[in-house]
Amino acid sequence: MKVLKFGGTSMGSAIAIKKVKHIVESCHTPVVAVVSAVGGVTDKLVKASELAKANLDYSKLITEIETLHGQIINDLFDGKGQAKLSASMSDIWKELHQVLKGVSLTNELSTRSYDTIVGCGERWSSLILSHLLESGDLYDSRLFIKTELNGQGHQVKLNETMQAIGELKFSLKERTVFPGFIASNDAGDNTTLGRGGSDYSAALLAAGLDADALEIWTDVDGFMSADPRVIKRAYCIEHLSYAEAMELSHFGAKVIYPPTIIPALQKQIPIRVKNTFNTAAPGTLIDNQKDEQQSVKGLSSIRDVSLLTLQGNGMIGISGISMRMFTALAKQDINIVLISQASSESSISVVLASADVELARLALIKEFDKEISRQQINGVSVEKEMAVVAIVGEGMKHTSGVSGKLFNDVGRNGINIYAIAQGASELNISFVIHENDLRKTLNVVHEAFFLSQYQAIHLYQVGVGTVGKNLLEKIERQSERLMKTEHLSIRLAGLANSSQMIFNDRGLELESAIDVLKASSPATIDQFVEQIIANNHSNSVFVDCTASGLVAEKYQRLLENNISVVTANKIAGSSAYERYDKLKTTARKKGVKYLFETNVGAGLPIINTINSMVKSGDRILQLEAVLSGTLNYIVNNVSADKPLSEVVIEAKEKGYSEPDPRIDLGGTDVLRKLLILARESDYALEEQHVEITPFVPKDFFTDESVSDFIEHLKGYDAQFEQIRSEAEKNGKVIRYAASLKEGRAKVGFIEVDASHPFYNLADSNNKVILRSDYYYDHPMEIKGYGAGADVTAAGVFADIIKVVNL
Ligand SMILES: NC(=O)C1=CN([C@@H]2O[C@H](COP(=O)(O)OP(=O)(O)OC[C@H]3O[C@@H](n4cnc5c(N)ncnc54)[C@H](OP(=O)(O)O)[C@@H]3O)[C@@H](O)[C@H]2O)C=CC1
Ligand SMILES: N[C@@H](CC=O)C(=O)O
Repeated sequence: MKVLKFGGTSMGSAIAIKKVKHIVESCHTPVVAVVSAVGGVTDKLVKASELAKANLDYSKLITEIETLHGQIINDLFDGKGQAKLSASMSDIWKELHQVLKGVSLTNELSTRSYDTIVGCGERWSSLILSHLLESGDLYDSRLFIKTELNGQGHQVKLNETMQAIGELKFSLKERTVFPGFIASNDAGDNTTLGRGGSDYSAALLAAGLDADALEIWTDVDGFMSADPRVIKRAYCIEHLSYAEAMELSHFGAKVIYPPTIIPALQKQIPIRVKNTFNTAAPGTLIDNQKDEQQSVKGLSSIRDVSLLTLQGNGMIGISGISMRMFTALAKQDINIVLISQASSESSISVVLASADVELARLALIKEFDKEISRQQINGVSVEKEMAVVAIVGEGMKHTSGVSGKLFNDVGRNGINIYAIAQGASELNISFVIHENDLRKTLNVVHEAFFLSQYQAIHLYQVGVGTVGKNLLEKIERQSERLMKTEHLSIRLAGLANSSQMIFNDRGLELESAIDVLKASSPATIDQFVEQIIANNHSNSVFVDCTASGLVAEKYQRLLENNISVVTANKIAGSSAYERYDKLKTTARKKGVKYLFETNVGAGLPIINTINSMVKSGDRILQLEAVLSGTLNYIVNNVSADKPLSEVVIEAKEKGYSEPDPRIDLGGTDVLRKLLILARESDYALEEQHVEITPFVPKDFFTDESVSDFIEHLKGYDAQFEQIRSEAEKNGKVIRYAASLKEGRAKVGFIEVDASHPFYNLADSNNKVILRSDYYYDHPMEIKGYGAGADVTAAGVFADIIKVVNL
């Protein structure tokens, strides 16, 4: 035998009820169907009872309920059927009208009257279903489910109820219908089992009848791994243990009424949560099996809560404080969601519904009045607008690293935790955060534990020129591979150039993003950055593909807001050492990344190599390098037939030069690179410490525009060719090199012969020679293309991936 419970939406319309009929009649075993009221009816009845008590007009609500039922009956039955059913229902209508009238006349709403009023919905809906089913017998749950008063609510008298239901076991026919929610007490008065109580009715019937299964039919596919309204990629959990389901239900997953699980657990009856409107979905199975594979099964949250803390050094070692605290709260009937106490005993924090917090605060101030006046207790502090997030799973038991992973990921994303609670059962880790961080926290935790095979990066890119455009093309081409091999999903959440910006939380279309950007309205870099911060997405990465000082100025604010920065722009790393150092320190403190591998040698792993050497305790003692792709291309390509000014244009067209090639030709680009390499090698080098000879004499840098500059450069073509050909005659080549040795930092020309490691350095290649403690006589050499959109964008791409994979 199976017990099937259908909720309010499953009973919410004629179409839905037909589905219910089909589900019940498709069962090949005897079925007990337990039904909730037609969706929305119980709320209306509650409201009507309140209006009646206040002697206000409730008739409109009752008419609405009548119309709703009338419509359903019309749609489901022919004339004869309608007449029969309406006759059966009329007694309940009469009873409802009488009770409401009584309440309205006396202005008194007794528990008995209230339960009679709100329980009418299930009586009507069960009548409808029993009439609709082929041979469906209707039973009145009030005759079997017995309650007694406990505090302010009704509590089921388990033994009596089980016995009464058990006696039915052998007399039930193939299909029977019971109204959920309603019960009665020993005096025969109507009672109810509390909101959501129909689930409980079904569980009691399942236990009393020793059913083989309990199915809860609702309007969702089952227990979801997280709230699907917040987490787009939440998925239905296939299996939960009873304990896990109970924890998740208590923690806000409103799929099943928590007490439901207990009778099923006691009789070891499997529960399956199914969707009436998607019967093909397997739903969630709840039984006593534990999953060894998955440590965390679900993620739940509660909002609209406040954190209330009782604090004071006078609490330390004093017994009875917590007893008094909780008694004072219990006296006010305040429900506590979470408790956290520091082992020093100097504070106890509780989380409770925000609606209760003022009452709770006053109750505690009253209770601890004396201690507060003696300053043994500082007082009662309240943090409002909080939320509680809980991860749930039996597999956490004795599994190390779960909380480490949880808090590492949450912290890395800049989410502040106010309090933590973990039961010794290790079934649940709960923590308190600000409500504003809830969406981000759920995303971070969901990705960490449930979608660890896919980590999402939210990318915000500034700059869509030579490097930026190439980067977008690469991401587009590689996104499928990244999903497969790196388990990484890169979402371009925002894109900007010097005057426009666009955003899309779910990810902009990479193919059309630049066109969309160019058609968008004006915006500033400040607006772009503030929007990124406001978005507060998990794993946010800001990517700078500009050469702008204004953009570089934003890194500090971004890092402070837990947004990683990946940059091809050398300005921040090569301006004052203090600024460079502050950026690195902030990134470290905030647990985010500040990566700039492409600042030197484009895609070559130069900074990474130096970082690894320094980390392993090696010291960089000397550094010699050719660091400009543009300038190396120039010295390799200028000839008697091809003057300098022409090759400069070529280098720009090939994407080697800076947006303003004067930065290359003045030596500034190489100077910046040397400063960055020195700093990464642990030397606090400043610009003024570097001796620099520009590639083109200073006199050529007076023009306003790049085109004027190139025009004037023609005046230097002959002189440059002479320097180059002179070296050639001597069997040498000229190179524009940087060095850091014996305390001297230099940037300028050198002439080298065939024996020199820089002699064979073709095209736009760069080369870095590092001498260190461990690599002295045979230095470390890194060589390859040092400029160009392809290699640079590849380097930026690698840094982006490193943000999450480091
Ligand atoms: N080319 C190479 O080989 C290498 C380049 N790099 C670095 O890559 C960076 C980009 O170079 P490249 O792609 O050639 O440059 P481009 O000139 O081709 O593109 C620059 C982009 O930055 C945007 N931009 C400029 N100023 C601002 C601003 N204030 N706010 C927002 N966006 C702005 C531009 O927007 P708009 O179109 O509106 O002007 C444009 O989209 C540079 O820092 C360079 O040093 C690093 C290593 C190698
Ligand atoms: N303009 C630079 C590009 C890389 O940083 C160069 O030519 O090397």
